[in-house]
Amino acid sequence: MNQINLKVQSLSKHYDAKAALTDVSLTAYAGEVIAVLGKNGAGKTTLINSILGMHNYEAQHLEVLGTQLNSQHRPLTIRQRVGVMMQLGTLNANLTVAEQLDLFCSYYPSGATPEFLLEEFDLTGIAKQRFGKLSGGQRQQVLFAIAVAGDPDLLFLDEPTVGMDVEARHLLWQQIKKRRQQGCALVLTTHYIEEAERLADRIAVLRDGHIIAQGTVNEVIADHDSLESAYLKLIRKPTHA
Ligand SMILES: Nc1ncnc2c1ncn2[C@@H]1O[C@H](COP(=O)(O)OP(=O)(O)OP(=O)(O)O)[C@@H](O)[C@H]1O
Repeated sequence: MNQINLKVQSLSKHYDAKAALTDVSLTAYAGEVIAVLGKNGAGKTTLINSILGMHNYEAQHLEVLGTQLNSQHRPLTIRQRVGVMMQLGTLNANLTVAEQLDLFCSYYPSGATPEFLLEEFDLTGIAKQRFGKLSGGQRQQVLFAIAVAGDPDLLFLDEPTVGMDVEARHLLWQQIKKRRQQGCALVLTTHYIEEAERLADRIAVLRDGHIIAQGTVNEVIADHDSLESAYLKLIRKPTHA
């Protein structure tokens, strides 16, 4: 059995009186991609933010890279091994791509060099452009490069290919596969079901803050034609009172 890089047991999150996540359990193994699917507002980003300790939450058990976390605090030793590519990542718009990479690489004692990231992510041509002047897809590429600057063992990708053209998307898919092969555990959220089907080893479907299905891609597809038809059936199924 592979090493567990993330274990979430019975995690719940409320925003004031509103339940955003209820009793969510999820495990991510080293060398696998787990895709978390769900409609807008299902709780995907809230789940990632909870795991990252960006807000308060309740959990029976939360373990990241072998360390049990009993509070919102994330020790530096853990933060340095976790990469995050969030939606609408806010970076200093005035820094150039090369400066952003210099900055983020400096946070990690070991990890990638800015030169390596520029080359690896095909960013050399825009190295001197200011982040604020990049297209949406180019920003996504830079955000992905930053997310892997520390050579993480656990990587969260929140809708990573939004706004990317076909070539950039393929480049990013290759990078995801490469990280996976190197033993990283990846948690991916996406609204592109074919992207999940292509990349993920396992799928978790969130609906109104509850995990309503979880398993390998084939287990979730079961007797449906595709992951998309299985997914649509799951999220449309009437809830019982
Ligand atoms: N800071 C916040 N304060 C109050 N409610 C919030 C906050 N952030 C999210 N929510 C609510 O929590 C629920 C889950 O939101 P979340 O952003 O996690 O969904 P999501 O699945 O990531 O959606 P999307 O696919 O649109 O990104 C939604 O009902 C949302 O309105």
